[in-house]
Parts: sequence; C-alpha cells; structure tokens
Amino acid sequence: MADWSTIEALPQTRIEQLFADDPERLSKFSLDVAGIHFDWSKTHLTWDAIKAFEALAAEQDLAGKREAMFGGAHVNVTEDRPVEHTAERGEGNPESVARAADYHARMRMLIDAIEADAFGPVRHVLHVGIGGSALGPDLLVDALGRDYERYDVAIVSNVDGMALEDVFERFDPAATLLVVASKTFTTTETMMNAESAIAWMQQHGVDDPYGRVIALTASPDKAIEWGVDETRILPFSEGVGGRYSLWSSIGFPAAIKLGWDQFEELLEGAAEMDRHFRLTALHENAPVIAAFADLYYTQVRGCETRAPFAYDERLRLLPSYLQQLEMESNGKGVTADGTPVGRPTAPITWGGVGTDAQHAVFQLLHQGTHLVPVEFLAVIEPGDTLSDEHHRQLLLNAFAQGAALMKGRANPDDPARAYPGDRPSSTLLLDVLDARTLGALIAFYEHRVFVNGVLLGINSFDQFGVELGKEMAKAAAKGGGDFDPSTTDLINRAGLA
Ligand SMILES: O=P(O)(O)OC[C@H]1O[C@](O)(CO)[C@@H](O)[C@@H]1O
Repeated sequence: MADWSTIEALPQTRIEQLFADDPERLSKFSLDVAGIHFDWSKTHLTWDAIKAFEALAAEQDLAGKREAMFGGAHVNVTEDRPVEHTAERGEGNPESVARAADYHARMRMLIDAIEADAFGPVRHVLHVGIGGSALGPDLLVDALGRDYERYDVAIVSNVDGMALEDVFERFDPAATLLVVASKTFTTTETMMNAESAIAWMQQHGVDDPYGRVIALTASPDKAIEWGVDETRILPFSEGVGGRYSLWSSIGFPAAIKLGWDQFEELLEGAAEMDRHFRLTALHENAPVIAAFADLYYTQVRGCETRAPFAYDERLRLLPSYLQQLEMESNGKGVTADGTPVGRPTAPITWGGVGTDAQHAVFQLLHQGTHLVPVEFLAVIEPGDTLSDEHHRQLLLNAFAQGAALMKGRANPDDPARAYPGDRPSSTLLLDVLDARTLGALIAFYEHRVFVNGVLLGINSFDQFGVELGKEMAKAAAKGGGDFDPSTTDLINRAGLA
C-alpha cells in the first residue's frame, strides 16, 4: 500500500548528484507536449519518487477521478456540480460539449454583428469583472493582443474608482461597448463598476447605454433584471468555475480583440493538453509529473511557496493568473468530505518577470533560508523585433539562473559569498507564444491543480473561503456588522461609520 510515508522516506540526494548517477536523467525527466518543452531534471524528482507517487495516485483513484471530471460527474461535491471547463474546448461529456458549442456559436454571432457595425462604430471595449472574470481575459489580451489594433480593450476589476477613471479618460463613450462579466451577476465590485460606466455614458450623451452592454454570465436572469436585453447576454454553464472560465464567454474580450479564429486556436491548444492529460500514462503525463514535483516540495521538503518567473513580457500577467488558479483551488484546510487535510495544501504562489526579478528577489532564492521551487517560463521565438541580442540575453539569463540555483558555489573563507546550491527549478520552454500554445499552457496548469487536489483529497472547485470577508464588507457598507474594537476604530477614522 502506498502512502505519504513511502514518499517521505525516499533518500534525499543533491540534484547534481542525481545527474551524475544517471546519464539518462535529462531524457527521463523532460517531455514535449503541444509545443511546450517541460524539463524537471533540475528538481529532486527521482524515478523512485515517481513510482511512489504513482502508487499514491492509484490509491486516490486519480485515473477514475480524472474520468469522472471529463465525464461530467458531480466532482465538485460541495456544490453538487459537474466541472465543465474542458467541455468548452470540446473535451467532456457530449451534453456539456454540445451546450458549450451552442454558447460559442452565439458568442461568435454577436462578435460578427459588432464587426458588421450593428452597434455603430465600436473602437473601445470596456470589460468589467473581477477574479476569474478578469484575470484570464486580461492575460489573453495582454499576451496575444499586441498586433491587433482594431479594438482597444480595457479590463477593469478593482472597485477603486481610479481604475475606471483611467479608462474614462482615454475612451470615447459613444464608441465604447460595455462588457459586464460576472458568473453570478451579483459581485459588488463588478456591479458597481458597471453602474458607474453606465453613468459615464449617460453623462456623455449616449442615448441608450444599456443597449451597449454585453453580459457574460451563468446567471442570465440576473443580467436581464439588471437591464441587459436577452440578445446581448452570452451565457455559460454553472459547471464552469470562475477561475476556469476564460474558455467560455468570459473570454469575449480576447475573442473580439484577436478574432474568432485565434479564439478557436486557443481552445484547440487547450484540447490538445486535455487529451494528453486524459490519455497518457501517469509517468509521461506533464500535468501529473508537475503535480508530483509540487507535492514532493510541499509535503517532503516543507516548501511553503513556489515561484513561476516568466522570462517573456507577454507572460507578465501569468503569475497573477496562477495565483488565483492555484490558491483559490487548493488553498483549503479540509478534504472533499469535510475532514481536516492534516498536511500542507497549496503552496503560496508568487513569482514575477525575468530578468527584472533577478535584481529584486533572486537574492532570497539563491541564499535565503526558504527553499522555493522555481519555475522558469521562456519562449524560443522572440516577441520583439529589436536586435537578436535582447532575446539571447533574456533566455540565457533564465537558463543560467536555473544552473546557478542548482550548482551553487562553496566559499569556505567567506560565508556571505557562498551559495548552497541544490535549489530546484523546472523550465517550460515554448516554441512560440501563440493562441494555441497559450491554450495548452493554461490547460496544463488547470490539470496540474486538479492532480494536486486529488492527491490531497481536496475539492479544487469550490471557494467558500472568500465568502466571510465579502459578507462582513457588505454588512459594514450597510452601516451594520458586529466588529471588533480595532476594525470599528478604522471605520470611524476613515469617516465611514
Ligand atoms: O464572476 P463573479 O461571479 O463576479 O465572481 C468573480 C470572482 O469572485 C470569486 O467568487 C471570489 O470572490 C471568484 O471565484 C470569482 O472568479
């Protein structure tokens, strides 16, 4: 029988020694899937560790739970719902896939109508949404949208009015489409931003501002109640979780900015990763191996964080996207049946952009007391058109950092200048950054989160942890709430009582 103690008892060998012991290490711990090269050879994973994790995965019925997810079973047990984001990419139970295809067809028709000037000349798209209703579309538009100039897309999430005001200053209200993205259509920040955007349009003489609203939601009734005409509501299924929703109508800003063909490419890239995840043996399965490495570090080496660094400006929003995906999914204290997990769950996900991060936070990675598994992301084909030297420097820096973390450097005479080494990193090297590869990359992370959740016994698809704070803020906004002395004092000092 496999359990965590088998994994915890595995010998702990320096990574450099693992390379020395096994000339095949690089090929054993790297994979190529959907235009992405994955290299875990500079982690502490060993073949014995993979075998022990495979046994644990069998014990937790990973294969069965994977099939249950794709098959439309209610794997989101606490909310008694299926998990349908893969159906958006055409991978899932036939009923969910057909429904997603209908919703996509509807979305495409509306985009065609906008292109055909049904709303008059549209130049600006103001998308209001928060969390999963903003981070995914923002990532897509930022990563892929540079060469597409027809629409200027702004994604506003924060309830801080400054975020919206910045956009009002540069957008023409008469040429703006207001996109309200909210799965529930009740989120305070989004509804307040939507109302302020309507008021801005009204103040600037737009006749029928509600006629320029497009709603992206799984609660069409609420959108109708709020004033959106049914023809401009793009629904998606309840079973598509907020942080998994960029494939649905929530991806509207990306679909309009990049064009429908590119949106389909994104879905197809993700579907390719879905098929890889669903059909490949565990020891050759990219999301599975990545999750094994995550779990090795959280459970065996006590790592409380992990840090992805994007060595590509186009992926600069990826770390924030991953923060929600990983921390909202697996930042839980109880298992799916409500018993305490009894071991660390999701590592705190942080990270940044290389090379900037090297001059800011890498000190801690090289010499600090925390062991942080690092993930380097880089793209072979440059996004810029400057001299090749920029991209050469960028990639070489990423690779050299991984080497330095692993190798370290002894300095018996001067401990301040010594590097302990043996610090793990994995590298994801993309051939190109296009819609298809980005789709595959994001789907890889989704499945990795799922595997982590299954092996810990967690339901990765609910997020009750966010509710209490929301509730208390709502009570405070109504002048109520039973607050402690410190909070009461802060409310009074800010003149909010
Ligand atoms: O799309 P909605 O319903 O506005 O929710 C926005 C976000 O709020 C959360 O529920 C957390 O507060 C996220 O899970 C979600 O992505």
